[in-house]
Amino acid sequence: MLSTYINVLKLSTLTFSLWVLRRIDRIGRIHSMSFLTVAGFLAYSKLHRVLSRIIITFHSAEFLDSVMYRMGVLATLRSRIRGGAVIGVMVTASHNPEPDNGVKLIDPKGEMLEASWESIATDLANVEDSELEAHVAKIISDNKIDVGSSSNVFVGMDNRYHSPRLLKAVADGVIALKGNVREFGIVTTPMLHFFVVAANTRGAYGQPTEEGYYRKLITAFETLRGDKLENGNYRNKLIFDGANGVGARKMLQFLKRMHNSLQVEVINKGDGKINENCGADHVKVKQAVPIGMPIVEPYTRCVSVDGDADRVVYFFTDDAGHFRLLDGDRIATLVADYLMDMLKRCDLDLSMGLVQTAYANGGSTDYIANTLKVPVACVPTGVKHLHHKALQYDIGVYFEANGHGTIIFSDNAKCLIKAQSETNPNAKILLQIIDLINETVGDAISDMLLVETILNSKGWDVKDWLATYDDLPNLQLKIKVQDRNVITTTDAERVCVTPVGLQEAIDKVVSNYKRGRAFVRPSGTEDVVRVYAEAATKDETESLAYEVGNLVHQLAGGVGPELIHPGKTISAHI
Ligand SMILES: CC(=O)N[C@H]1[C@@H](OP(=O)(O)O)O[C@H](CO)[C@@H](O)[C@@H]1O
Ligand SMILES: [Mg+2]
Repeated sequence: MLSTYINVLKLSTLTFSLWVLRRIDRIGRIHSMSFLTVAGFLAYSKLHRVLSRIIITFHSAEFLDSVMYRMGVLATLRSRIRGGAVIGVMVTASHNPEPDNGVKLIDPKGEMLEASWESIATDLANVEDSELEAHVAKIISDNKIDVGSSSNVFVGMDNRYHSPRLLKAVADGVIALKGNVREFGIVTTPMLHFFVVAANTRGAYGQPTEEGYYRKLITAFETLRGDKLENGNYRNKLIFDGANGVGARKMLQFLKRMHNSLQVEVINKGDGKINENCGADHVKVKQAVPIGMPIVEPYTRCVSVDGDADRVVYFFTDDAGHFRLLDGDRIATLVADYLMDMLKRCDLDLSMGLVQTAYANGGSTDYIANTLKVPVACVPTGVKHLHHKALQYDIGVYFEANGHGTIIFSDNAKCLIKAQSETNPNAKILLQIIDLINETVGDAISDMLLVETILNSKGWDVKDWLATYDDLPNLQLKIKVQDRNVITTTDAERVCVTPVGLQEAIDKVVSNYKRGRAFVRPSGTEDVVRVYAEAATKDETESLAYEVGNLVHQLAGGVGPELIHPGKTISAHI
């Protein structure tokens, strides 16, 4: 069981994510963990010894409590080794179902945990209780950590009903090692990233408070927008699907503080289950509108965010009633196009690159390379890979197709833009754009405000935006196999290395489809193999996806019956 977690632990997210995505009601079987040995370690703090009794009484969730506690310990040590810089710990399971939970760790610059610390975290999360105390002592001595030095940890959580208890466990882990913990309560993941970076830059990035976050983004947005609330085809009105998560709450807070600069109707604001039939993942993967959509005019702009508001996608329904998606690839291309134009207007020669993953639609990649003529790179799934690559450019635009992404500006770029702003009004605008962007991580609300700013400045509605290029029809399937790690990949996950023969079989199938492309990879967050397929038509895409899915089933140890293509059974595997 624990080894499962080792696998899921080595995940690719921007910072370092420990996705303990077991449904809480399914982990009761781990509760044999000894309270006494846990408490033995907890001699670090008498306080926790008391608290741990309370936590341990929640039998069905003590494994998560224990992991959360250990992550609190880890963050405290990490802060010490980084000279007391703030480390963030966010309790959330993001786009996953409400009963799931997990934790994301945020390094001082908002970046991923150093690779060497990923393995420290993995080992710490999985060490036997009886060895926990000695294990922590070894981390301290191996890394020459001064246990008397200061340590600062910020903690936040999404609005899952079990998050407060888990947040408490994280905080207890910090307290156990005599670290300073600051609890931010319910916040979005990108807000916590913002607070961490704001605190570590001593306010240069912004004030590390909720009000400081709203102020920075709203000021930039309203300065950019001015009195021009509508322009050309752009209408100042949109529907915001909050996935019943923290993003809905925070959007409402934004609206309270904004000066009617954007008309937003928030739906799925907490009346249903988090991410259930709503939110960015549902809209992207199911390619369907969320539950609770009001009847709106065709072409009304709609936005969906995920459960911790670090992903955003746009969608609308056309006059024939067809659902149309504007995903992360669309946002990336819109932003890259806008920024290139701004750089020209600013008379600045800065390198810009766009970073995607294999899930990027082939239509978008062609458009970037052939029309926008921006260098485009493909990296493995997970924002930490995208972020890392984006750092290589003066301006790095990175988005996963699912809507997670942001734009990062090098110090050099910022300096040049600032210097240029003395004489060039466009450079002044660009400085506001930088302020509007949450560079620390993908931020659904900040990304949305940026898209709104760009559409307004171009005078575009969703039709104009969609007309920039055509997406190829695409489909993702999930295949259950005995051990998903039998699948290994290379070339940014586009080529399958093992099981031997699978890639050749996929190539053969793909060659029968016009504009066909397909790849398979083990998920990092779920116990499944993911299949992605795209082709010239919807029917061909479905057929290709199912053919490839069955190859995985046959050659990689599929569990249960083979897939039946296509039609009504499709949704069972999506
Ligand atoms: C196809 C897909 O959307 N995969 C997602 C998903 O990872 P998997 O490794 O595919 O389970 O969750 C990650 C964390 O949110 C996200 O970075 C990634 O893009
Ligand atoms: Mg998320």
